[in-house]
Amino acid sequence: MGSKKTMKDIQLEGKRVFCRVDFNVPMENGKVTDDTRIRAAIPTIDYLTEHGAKVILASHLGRPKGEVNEDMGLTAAGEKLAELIGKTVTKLDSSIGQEVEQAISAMEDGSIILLENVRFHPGEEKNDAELAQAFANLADVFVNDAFGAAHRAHASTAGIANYIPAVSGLLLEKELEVLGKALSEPDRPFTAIIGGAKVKDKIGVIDHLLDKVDNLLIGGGLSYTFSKAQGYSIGNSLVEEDKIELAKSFIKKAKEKGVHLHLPIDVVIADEFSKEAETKVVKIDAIPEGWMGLDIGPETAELYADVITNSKLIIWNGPMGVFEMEPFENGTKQVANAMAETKAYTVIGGGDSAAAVEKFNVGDKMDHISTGGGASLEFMEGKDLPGVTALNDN
Ligand SMILES: Nc1ncnc2c1ncn2[C@@H]1O[C@H](COP(=O)(O)OP(=O)(O)O)[C@@H](O)[C@H]1O
Ligand SMILES: O=C(OP(=O)(O)O)[C@H](O)COP(=O)(O)O
Repeated sequence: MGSKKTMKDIQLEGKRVFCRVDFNVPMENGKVTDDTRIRAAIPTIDYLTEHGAKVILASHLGRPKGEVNEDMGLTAAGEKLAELIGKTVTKLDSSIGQEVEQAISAMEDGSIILLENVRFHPGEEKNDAELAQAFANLADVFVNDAFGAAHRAHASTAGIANYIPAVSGLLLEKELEVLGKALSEPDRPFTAIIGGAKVKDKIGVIDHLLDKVDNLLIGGGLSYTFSKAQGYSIGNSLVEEDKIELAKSFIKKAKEKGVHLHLPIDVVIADEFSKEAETKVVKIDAIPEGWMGLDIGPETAELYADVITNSKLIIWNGPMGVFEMEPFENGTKQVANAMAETKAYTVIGGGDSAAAVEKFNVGDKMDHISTGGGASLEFMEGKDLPGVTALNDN
């Protein structure tokens, strides 16, 4: 991906900076329920204000499909930022137009404005040139700190970079450095743990990781596609029938490459997808008709914990089971605890795995929790991220 200019490389004093952040935070009843992404953007915002920039923050929230949607406004996110940063944050009602231009022309150095949700404009997700130019006209410099949205080629993440100097913020830089270093010069043994439900989304990353890792641990809903590829019955467990051949080819590729591919050896099964379900622990080749696997079993969890303990670098994406329901949380919890205790450098690839380590109170024991689920996956697949590609080269 080459090296990109960062905001440390440029003069910021008195400059109007269009700073794209990812404030796409979970909300309930108009309140922010997890402020991780807001906190993660603060070092960049502090750096900009301390260097005398006029900080114009832009973000999306949810998927409003190009229309104004009051439930997806950024007012609550702005209030949360003001509280966390201890500074005034002036929230505007739109992201382009006269009101915005006037507010920006009245800004003092070191002050902060937060624009309204950029996805209220249909041009944002279309990477519309006119909208990108309108954003660019508001500022002298574009700072992209929205790692979580860096896999999107949108007007405020990529298009704007065609019109004004474009550099990375501190969070984006750190995410790329940690994930990039992990993949390019890993400490070994290097272990990847892949779980979760979205088999299709993770196939690409499994393929790419097989070229890099020493151990690959598979759990969660996607493991049953591998079980079926091994010839086992899986009852009503989650399966992606059209990916079974691919799973077989991964088992073969792992053998050829000398990668230790670990698949579950036992499993917690349930007679229905419910926390009230009847449950049992069985060997992986003994799932009866009508039952479904909802967690890795205790022997598998112990084996995985062992591999984790003996690794030097670990990347984890996707829970080992339906950890949201207590009877099926144990596998994910044991993996999280082993990650917390290992001496290895531990990287969590965003999304539900980040939620899981927080749930089990070990978030602060991880070395790096990525703020991007989809973005970190695409990065680990070796794909270019448009929000990064668009930035100026060093
Ligand atoms: N065996 C399983 N069967 C069905 N769903 C599962 C299973 N194991 C894990 N899941 C579900 O997978 C979801 C997370 O999947 P995914 O979105 O792919 O992970 P991530 O967000 O970490 O990338 C969780 O909600 C979890 O309940
Ligand atoms: O939450 C996000 O993605 P993630 O859940 O994959 O981390 C980002 O803010 C991107 O949002 P989008 O998937 O609606 O483009």
